[in-house]
Amino acid sequence: MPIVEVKNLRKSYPGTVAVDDVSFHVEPGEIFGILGTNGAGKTTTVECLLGLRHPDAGSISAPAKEKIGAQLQEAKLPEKLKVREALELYASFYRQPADPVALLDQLGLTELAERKFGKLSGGQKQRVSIALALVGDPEIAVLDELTTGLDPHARRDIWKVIEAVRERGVTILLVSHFMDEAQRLCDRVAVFDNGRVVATDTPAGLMTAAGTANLDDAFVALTGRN
Ligand SMILES: Nc1ncnc2c1ncn2[C@@H]1O[C@H](COP(=O)(O)OP(=O)(O)OP(=O)(O)O)[C@@H](O)[C@H]1O
Repeated sequence: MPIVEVKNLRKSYPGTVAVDDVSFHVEPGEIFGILGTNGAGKTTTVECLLGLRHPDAGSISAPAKEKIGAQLQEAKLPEKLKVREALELYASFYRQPADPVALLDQLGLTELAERKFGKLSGGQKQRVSIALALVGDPEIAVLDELTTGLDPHARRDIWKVIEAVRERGVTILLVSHFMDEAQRLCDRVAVFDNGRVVATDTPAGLMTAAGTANLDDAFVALTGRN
C-alpha cells in the first residue's frame, strides 16, 4: 500500500497553471525525489500534500497532518535559542513527540545540542531543521531544497543526516533541483517540468532509458533543455 498517492492533481494561480494532471505514489520507507527546474510546480505540489493549498482538481491520499514532518526551505528560529531548547519547544507541540536528545544523537547532531541557533553555519542550521521536522515522530518527512547555497562538505553532511532519517524507517519526500543529490539518495524520483510529471522511475531506470551516465544528463534529456 502506498503511503502517499497523488492522482490527477491540478492547481492554478491567476494566469498560471502551476500543477497540471500530476500523479505519483510513494511507498513506505522510500526516499522519493520530487525533481524539477525552478517553477516546475514542486513546491505547489508539496503544499497541496501538506494541506496548505487546496487543489483545483484531483485527489491526494497521505497520512494525517500530524504524521507529516515538514522542513520548508529556510529555517528561522530565535537567535539565542539553543538547539536542544528548540527541539524541546517543538516537541511540546505534539502528543507523542520523539525524545529530542535521542533524536539529536541518532542524527549525529549531539555536538550541536548546546549551541545557540544564531551561531550555527548555514549547513548546521539545515541539519537542525531536519531534526525539527522529525520531532513529532512523523511517518513522512518532507525536505524541501535542503542543500541550496551550501558548500560540498556541508551538502554531504546533510546527506548523512538524510540517510540516518531513512534508518529510522521514516519515508522521505525530497524536493530538489540537484540531480547529483537525487541520484545518490533517492530510491525513485518524479521529474517535474512545467507543471507536469514527465517521468517517474529509479534514477538508474531514468539513466538507462535516456542512455546517459548520470541523472543530470537524463534530466536534461527529459526536460528538453540544455
Ligand atoms: N502564490 C503564487 N501566486 C502566483 N503564482 C505562483 C504562486 N506560487 C507559485 N506560482 C507559480 O506557479 C508555478 C510553479 O511554482 P512552484 O513554486 O510550485 O515551483 P517549484 O518547482 O517549487 O519552483 P522552485 O524550485 O523555484 O521553488 C511558477 O510558475 C510560479 O511562478
